[in-house]
Amino acid sequence: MLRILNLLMKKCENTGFGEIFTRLHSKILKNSKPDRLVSVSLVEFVSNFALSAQYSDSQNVLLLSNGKNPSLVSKWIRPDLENIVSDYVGENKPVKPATLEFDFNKVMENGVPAWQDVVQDYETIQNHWNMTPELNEDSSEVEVLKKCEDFAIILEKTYGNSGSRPSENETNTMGKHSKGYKSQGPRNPINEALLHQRQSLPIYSARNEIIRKIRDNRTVIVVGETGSGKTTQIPQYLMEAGFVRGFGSGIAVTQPRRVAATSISQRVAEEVGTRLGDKVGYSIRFENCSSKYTKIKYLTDGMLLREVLSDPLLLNYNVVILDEAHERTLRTDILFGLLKSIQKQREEMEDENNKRKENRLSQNNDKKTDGKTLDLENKQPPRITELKIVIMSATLDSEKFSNYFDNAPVLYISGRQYPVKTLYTKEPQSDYLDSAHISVLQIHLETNPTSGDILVFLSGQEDIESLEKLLNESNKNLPKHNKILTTPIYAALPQREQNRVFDKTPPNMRKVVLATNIAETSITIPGIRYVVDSGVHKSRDYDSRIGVESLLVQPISKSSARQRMGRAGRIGNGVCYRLYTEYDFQKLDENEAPEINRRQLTSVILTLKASGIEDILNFDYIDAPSIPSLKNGLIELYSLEALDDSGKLTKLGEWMAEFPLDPVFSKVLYESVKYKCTREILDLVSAQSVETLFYSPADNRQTASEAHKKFQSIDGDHWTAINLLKMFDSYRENGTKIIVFDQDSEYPTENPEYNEKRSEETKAEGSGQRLSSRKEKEVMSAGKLEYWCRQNFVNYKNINYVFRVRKQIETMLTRMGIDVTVSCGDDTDSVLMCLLSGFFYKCAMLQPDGTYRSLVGTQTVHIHPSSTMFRKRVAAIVYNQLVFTNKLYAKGVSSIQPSWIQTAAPKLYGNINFSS
Ligand SMILES: Nc1ncnc2c1ncn2[C@@H]1O[C@H](COP(=O)(O)OP(=O)(O)OP(=O)(O)O)[C@@H](O)[C@H]1O
Repeated sequence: MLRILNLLMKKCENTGFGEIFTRLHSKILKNSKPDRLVSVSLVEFVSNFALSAQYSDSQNVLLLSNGKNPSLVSKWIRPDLENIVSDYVGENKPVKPATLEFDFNKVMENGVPAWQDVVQDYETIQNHWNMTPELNEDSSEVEVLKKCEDFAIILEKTYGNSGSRPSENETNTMGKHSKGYKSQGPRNPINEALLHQRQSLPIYSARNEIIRKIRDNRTVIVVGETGSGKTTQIPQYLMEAGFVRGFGSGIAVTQPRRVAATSISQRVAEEVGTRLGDKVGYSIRFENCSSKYTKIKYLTDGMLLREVLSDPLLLNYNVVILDEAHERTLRTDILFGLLKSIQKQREEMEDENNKRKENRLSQNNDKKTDGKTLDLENKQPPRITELKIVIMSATLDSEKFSNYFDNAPVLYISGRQYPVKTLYTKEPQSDYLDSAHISVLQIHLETNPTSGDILVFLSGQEDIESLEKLLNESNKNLPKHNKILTTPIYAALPQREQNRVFDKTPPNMRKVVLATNIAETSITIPGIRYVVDSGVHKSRDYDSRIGVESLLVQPISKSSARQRMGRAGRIGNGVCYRLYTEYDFQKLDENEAPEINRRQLTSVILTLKASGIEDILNFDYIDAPSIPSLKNGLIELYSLEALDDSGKLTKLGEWMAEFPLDPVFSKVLYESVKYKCTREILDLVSAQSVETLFYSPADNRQTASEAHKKFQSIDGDHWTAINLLKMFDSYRENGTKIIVFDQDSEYPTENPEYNEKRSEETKAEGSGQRLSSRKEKEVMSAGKLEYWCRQNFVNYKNINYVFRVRKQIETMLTRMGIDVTVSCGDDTDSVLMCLLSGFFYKCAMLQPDGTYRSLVGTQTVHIHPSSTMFRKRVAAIVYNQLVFTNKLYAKGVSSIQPSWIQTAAPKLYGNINFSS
């Protein structure tokens, strides 16, 4: 404290503040130790002072105000604290208004690194606090101390050291002059090259303008060319400008896709020079890589929606950035309305708080005049600050968004870092896969292999696997030093596999990334110079009339085409090959219809209800969904018993909303307790997280089908999946165990060669010493497990992923007090009846012609050839989903007793007797 005061005293000489700091300093020196509340007020007073300085960073001078000066920053000084401080100093003389000019350029000398060094050192101090329990007793005290320290260090480094950057030695030994804290291990230093890259992005010249606009407005819309730097830079600018204060994550940046959230946060952590999960982190379903020290958190829109449930005013954040807003995902659309309402509530609460403070202050003044002691016990309400909302995209209808957000200003960022040339085909192509194959080979053979990698956009996993096969065939004829390395990326691929697209291309190879629209926005795949755009994607549609959701291959929109093109030209000049004519491009829709108008709304309605929005029909939608869609969603939730007769959330509904799963799965998990089959239902629900667990290569279908027989259940696909997981688990548990090590990962590495080698090494070295310094895991050899999967034509990557998801759900259920080991053995009926308690909507009855008719929507349904129930005739079926290709197919099918349906959903089916 003395150190801070000393600094402030010197810096504020001849100002009203200099005076007060001098008085405080001498009083503390005279040993009149302030009591706890006074000292908290003191540090908070000083910290507010520090904050006011930080907040005016784009002014080129730091304006320090004592609250009486009607400057921009005056609101940051709290008059009540000033009174407590004056009281302590012993003079009621008001402090003179003061402004003090600092040369801001000097603070920012050498740009970001000067701050980063400070922040890095600061993390050492934070770690110390974290490890010192007595200091954690009063977190608010710790928080204000932190702010003071922060500012003092900045001042000291900027001015106390003649304005020069502290040497490496000095930064590492910060502990010496800050309460003896010692540095906690190595840091991630700022990479000069990255800094240079940051400064050469088009957005850099707009930095101050962006900060100013966001500071002066509650909501700002930012439209900037793909690759200009919106996603990676704006959160950093805001952090540097002091929009983040204290503990908690200050800036949330939503992404429609998991891979974007993880890869961008990794990049930004590198730019900031911090470990991922510390200052910069991410949060996606089943994976949280952030801490209470995280200031910038990239998260999927679904995760932010979930956070609203536990933190209805999102008080963890000062800024929420909704990136790629043009995508209009269902969850982002709901967030628009929720955030608008949260912003208003926080504004009202902030006003209310300010009024209360003024009242308290005048009451305290009255008491002082009466000669009574100050009411220091008076509890202060929690500090509510305004919520800034930033909407970002490269291709967005800015007028529509501005109108929706009460005429929010729109900031246009011009410029792209590198140009991208666009080429079209002369004629429409009849087979886009064939065209993509030829285009990739042409690029590969006609350009220098080191000129850059290729990214191909296709519609889905099947397309990707087909093209991968074609390219691997062609690869055989390519020279040894000029091969192609294909790397797929699609949603159903486990996260780890997806991340392989970011790996460096090995020498003498060219990487060809085969992607769905998962790689269309936000992400930068290093090395990509060429984009091949098939012009199609798989789009989900919901027909509310018949209640059927379908997934169809359809042409993309112009906005998607631009995003795809934008993936080239991020590291140098790029080329985009569109496998369609320019005429066809002109005919594309500008944007795809918002998801809210073409998706089932059950899950979203449940979230809205759980976050306190009762009137679903009149919610502030940017584009309202159709009444039949809303009605269907409400009816389904009512039938699931998540809503009561008056449309209010039931206890079961609250329970279901807590799970990051589709409501039907949460319901089934809940019912598993009643049916005494939690273990089996856990398998069943986890298995739904991947598209398929088995594979059947075209050239070996017969052998694969023979191998699959041992898992197959006559009851259908659900029990087949359960059988597989049980057998895999039992092999894993009971097979020969070896010890493997993986320093970086929670999980054993999936590379069998590595595993075998590591275990050999361990045996050879007499493992004792090595064990202590490594993470140990006792598991079945990954190599053997992979071999087992190969033998049985089981997708090894997918089954591993299913077990990871299973573990997560298991942890959540255990936390809720549910015994996850309860098993029904091989009582197939119990499991299927339990499944029906959530899936009663997805049933169909056998028709005389051998087809099935869905109970909801009364559609003719065929069992998909991939199902174990294909060509089987049973009285009734339950299915996971309906897919429309040339006809309507049911996928993931099991056989059920018709009488079970009515028992599962009496609210929906009343007294209908399905057995007759
Ligand atoms: N992982 C990375 N590796 C290399 N360069 C990167 C990486 N991530 C970002 N960059 C660089 O930063 C630039 C800006 O990326 P950023 O994602 O912030 O742009 P953006 O304006 O948000 O683009 P988009 O609208 O496409 O999401 C990229 O063009 C690229 O040059």
